[in-house]
Amino acid sequence: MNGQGDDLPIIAIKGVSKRYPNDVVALENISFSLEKGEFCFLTGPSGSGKSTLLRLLYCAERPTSGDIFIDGVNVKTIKQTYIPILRRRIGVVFQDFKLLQDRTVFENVALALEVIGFNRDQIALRVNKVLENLGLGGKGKRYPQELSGGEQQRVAIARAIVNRPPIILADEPTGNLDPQRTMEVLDIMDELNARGTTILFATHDERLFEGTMRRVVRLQDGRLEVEYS
Ligand SMILES: Nc1ncnc2c1ncn2[C@@H]1O[C@H](COP(=O)(O)OP(=O)(O)OP(=O)(O)O)[C@@H](O)[C@H]1O
Repeated sequence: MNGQGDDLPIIAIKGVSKRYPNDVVALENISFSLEKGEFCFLTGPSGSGKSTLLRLLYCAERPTSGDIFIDGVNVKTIKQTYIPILRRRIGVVFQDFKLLQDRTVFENVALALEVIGFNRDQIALRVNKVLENLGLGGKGKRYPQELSGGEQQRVAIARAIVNRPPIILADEPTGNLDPQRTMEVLDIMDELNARGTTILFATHDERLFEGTMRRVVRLQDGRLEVEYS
């Protein structure tokens, strides 16, 4: 994207602080980087700033100070019109799925491709393939409320990955799921990562990464407390 070679971190966060208008300092002087293909957990208690950091990364908010580089591009200085283009490189998955209730599973996933100009045949091919891969073949005509929580989260993951973004940001994606569905989501993320996708997975639940060899970045009151891998 920036033509500066492959050795650049795919995400670089440099001295980032975020202060909300109510004077809450959600993040204070955060710095860390993710290399291409890394799988990193972002943890910390409720209110420690995890969601804020993810929101800054997908440009839903801007940092108060500091810089964020996605593929070498400083998101603080990009024009508003460039944000949708940057967002195509980032798939986002939320705790509450955020599916459109009046659209079918197929339509929810297809939307991500419609907005970037895929034609109907390409959309059908891609959407059906991703639904199949995530164990949702045959559910395309259902509406979200007709599915279990685990299935809805897999639809949300399908929507996030259908345009094959190099980065996935997941904000407590297993927060509403039972242990078995949680494991399914972790397995899907592992598989995406094995295929080269960079993943930043926010969770307060330490059990998700206990005993794994994954890198963990921990926030506490908006500060980066410990970082280990
Ligand atoms: N839009 C906002 N306006 C004002 N304050 C906010 C806003 N969003 C978050 N905050 C505050 O910023 C701090 C960090 O919140 P954030 O949601 O990033 O934490 P979190 O670690 O994701 O928590 P949780 O796990 O509960 O979602 C909290 O004190 C929160 O109340």
